[in-house]
Amino acid sequence: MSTTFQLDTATSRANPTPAPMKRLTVPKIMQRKVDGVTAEPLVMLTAYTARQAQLLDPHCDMLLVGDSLGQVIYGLPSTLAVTLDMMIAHGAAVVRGSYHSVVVVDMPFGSYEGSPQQAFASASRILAETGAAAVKLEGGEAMAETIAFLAARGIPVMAHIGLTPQAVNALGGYMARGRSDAEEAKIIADGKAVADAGAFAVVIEGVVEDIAIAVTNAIAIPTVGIGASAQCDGQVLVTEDMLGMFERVPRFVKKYNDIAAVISATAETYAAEVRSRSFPSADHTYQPK
Ligand SMILES: Nc1nc(=O)c2c([nH]1)NC[C@@H]1CN(c3ccc(C(=O)N[C@@H](CCC(=O)O)C(=O)O)cc3)CN21
Ligand SMILES: CC(C)C(=O)C(=O)O
Repeated sequence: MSTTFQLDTATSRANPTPAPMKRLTVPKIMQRKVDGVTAEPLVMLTAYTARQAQLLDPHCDMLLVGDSLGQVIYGLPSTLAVTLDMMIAHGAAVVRGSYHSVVVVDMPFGSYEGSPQQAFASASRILAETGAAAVKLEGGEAMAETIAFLAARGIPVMAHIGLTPQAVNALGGYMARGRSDAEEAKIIADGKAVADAGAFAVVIEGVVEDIAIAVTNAIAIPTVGIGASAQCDGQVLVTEDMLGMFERVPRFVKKYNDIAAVISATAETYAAEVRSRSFPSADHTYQPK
C-alpha cells in the first residue's frame, strides 16, 4: 500500500518549502533537548484528517494522531473504544496531508498493554500502514519493558505520563495528578523510567506544574506538556479544543478562536438562503448556451 504520495495543496501556506521529502526526524526532535535552553520549544498539535494536517503542518514540529479522536470525531464517551483500525485510517490520512512534521500515532487502549510482543505487532502495523515515524503509548514504569522492546527494534516511542486518559476508570476521572507526595514521586519515577527505557520524548499531561518542571529537568529526552508547564520542552493541545470547537474543554486548554461560532453562523446563513430560494443563484447553476 502506497501512503507517501503528495497531495495538491490550495495555498502556499500549506506548501512552505518546495522540497517534498524534507520531513523532520525523530533524532532532530531529540536534538532540541541536547541544544538545551537555546532551543525553541517543540510545537505539537493533534490532527485527524488530511486537510487539517495540511493546514497545521507548516506551523508544527510534530502532529499527533491522538486517540482523543474517539471523543472529538466519533462522539465516544472516552478513548477506550478506539480501535487500531481507526488509528491507522486517520494516521494514513495525516501522513498524506503533511510533509514537514514528524507524525506520531497513538496506540489505542488494548493494543499494547498485554505484552511487548503485542505492542510490537500493533506498532509495526501502525508504521507500515500509515507511514508515520513514531507511536505514542500511555504509561510509565509499567510500560518501560515494552518501550525498550520497541525502541530496540527501531520503533520510536513517545511515552505519556501523569493524567493518562486510557486509565480513566482506575483514576476515577480526568482530575489533575500529583497533588499528593506519593503521586508526585510516582510521576517523577515514571518520567525517569520511560527515558531510561529509550522513549524519544514524553507527554506530561494534567500534572501540578512543579512536577512537570522536575521531570523536565531530570531527564535527557524532551517533555511535551499539556496542562503541565511552559517550562516543558514543548507543548501539545487538541486542535479542536484550541480552535474553540467545543463548549466544554479542560481547564488547561486555551481557546485561541471560536470556530464553533463560525460554523453555526455559516450553517444559519446557508439554511436561510435555501429556505428563501436565494441559493443556488445563477452563479451556482448551469444554464443552456
Ligand atoms: N477534546 C479533548 N481534549 C483533550 O485534551 C482530551 C480529549 N479530548 N480526550 C482524551 C483526553 C481526555 N482529557 C481530558 C478530559 C477532560 C478533562 C477535564 O475536564 N478536566 C477538568 C477537571 C476534571 C474534573 O473535574 O472531573 C478540568 O477542569 O480541567 C481533562 C482532560 C485530555 N484529552
Ligand atoms: C491530548 C493528547 C496528548 C493525546 O494524547 C490525545 O490527543 O489523545
